[in-house]
Amino acid sequence: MEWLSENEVYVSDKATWGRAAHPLVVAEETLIEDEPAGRGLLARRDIQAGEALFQVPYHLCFTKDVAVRRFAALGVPAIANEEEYMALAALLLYEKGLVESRRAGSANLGSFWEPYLDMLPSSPRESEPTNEFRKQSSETLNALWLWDEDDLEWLLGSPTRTAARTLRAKVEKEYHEACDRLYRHFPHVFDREGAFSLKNFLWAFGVLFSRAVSLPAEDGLLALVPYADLVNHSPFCTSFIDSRPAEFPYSFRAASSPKREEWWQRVLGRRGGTRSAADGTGSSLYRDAAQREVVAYADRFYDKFEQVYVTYGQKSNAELLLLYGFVSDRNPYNSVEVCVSLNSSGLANDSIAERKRMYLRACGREPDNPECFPLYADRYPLELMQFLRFAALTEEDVAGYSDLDQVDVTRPLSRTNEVAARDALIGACKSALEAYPTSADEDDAALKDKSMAKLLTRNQRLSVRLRRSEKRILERTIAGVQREIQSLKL
Ligand SMILES: C[S@@+](CC[C@H](N)C(=O)[O-])C[C@H]1O[C@@H](n2cnc3c(N)ncnc32)[C@H](O)[C@@H]1O
Repeated sequence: MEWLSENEVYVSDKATWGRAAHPLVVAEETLIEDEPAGRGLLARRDIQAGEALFQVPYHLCFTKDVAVRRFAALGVPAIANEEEYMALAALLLYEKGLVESRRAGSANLGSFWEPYLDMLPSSPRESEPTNEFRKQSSETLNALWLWDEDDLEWLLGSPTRTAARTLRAKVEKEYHEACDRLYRHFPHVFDREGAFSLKNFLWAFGVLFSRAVSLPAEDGLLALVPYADLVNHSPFCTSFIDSRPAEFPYSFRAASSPKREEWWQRVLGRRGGTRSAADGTGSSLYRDAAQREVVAYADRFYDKFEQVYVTYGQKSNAELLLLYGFVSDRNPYNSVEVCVSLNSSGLANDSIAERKRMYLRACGREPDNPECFPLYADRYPLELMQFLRFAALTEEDVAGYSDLDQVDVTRPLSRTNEVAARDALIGACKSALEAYPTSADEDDAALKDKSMAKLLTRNQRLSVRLRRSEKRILERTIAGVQREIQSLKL
């Protein structure tokens, strides 16, 4: 908090002239749905709907712009060509490396962001795994894509397990490509044995996936925002983090070039050193940025001591677990992927099967590959039904059409086709359910039985909750589609 106020984040509990006291306090351990959610922000007093929850000056954030200036000053202007995630990861790793080498006795000044870096979660499994389910959370990254294979076994049957492996493989590939493209050319900046090891790179992406925000008012600019990244997620909240022109003047601003210069020299870790042209602090973009701040507004009234939330987006439990390491039992945006193909449930064993295959190929789709769609607790996408109607077409349905693209599958064609399409969906849901080694009721029982639940590690509990939520959607879809078949009036 001290670092924040020194750097002009208004966190004072005292009102000043024209400015109310800051409405939030940091809670070190919060519980959400009876599970540990790490730190969070609580209302220090009643908060009105529409009130700004916090304002963080733009110059404290990690953005690509800062990374470009930071690395240009180190003689690596090529960071400008990197994607935002790569540039931010490099900045995080470099700054973290400075802190660690200083602590190990090196003469550098450490990092301007040291207090912020110190509160970021560490790599998974640096601390001993614990069976005690209330322990852990804010100190360790727990995103699914960073879980080890033993823990992933608990998601056997879930499509989310494959998603986790795919994401991890993708980030590892990014690392090796970054080594070839950039890191190995500047070994004095990117120490691959130390700060820029694969393990640290995974940590940096874990931090970015779970804490970086995309600011709508900046065309989706990616930013790590100290303090704002202490707010937890609620799927029922509509507040989101964004930026705006600074409401109160920061002393670090366009008009104050000595201040700006002083700050930038601190970021560069120089003791009153000289500025090089490559620092680029005079650029117009940088001056503009200095006058902006990151904010979120309360979407409702909060009582004193209530936890305040923002939304991380309308995400399914699989996405929440994958990127953030938690699930929500009451998530209205929960979904599970179901995959169907021409071959599934014997849909393509008809006389026009070859025509369907050719048509799909002409549309740029591989007919033997499954098409995957999200199922929600109360609905499924129209595109799924269109695909199934197409797959279930019979010779009778297409009689009179010279080409399959003349058949309009956006509407029901016949009762037989509607029933066949729905039967195929039921079949796909049943096979998805069969892929799990346990039923939703068994998962439920495991969670309700307190002595059994105590034997589970946190990741095992999260797995069981995710599996159960996916199976419940599949079961509901089957029941709903069966009702639809009964009420078909064509
Ligand atoms: C942006 S940070 C929020 C601050 C974080 N709790 C901390 O201690 O620093 C995102 C992380 O907070 C936790 N989190 C956020 N919302 C949560 C929720 N609804 N339930 C459980 N954990 C949550 C997860 O660990 C997630 O990766």
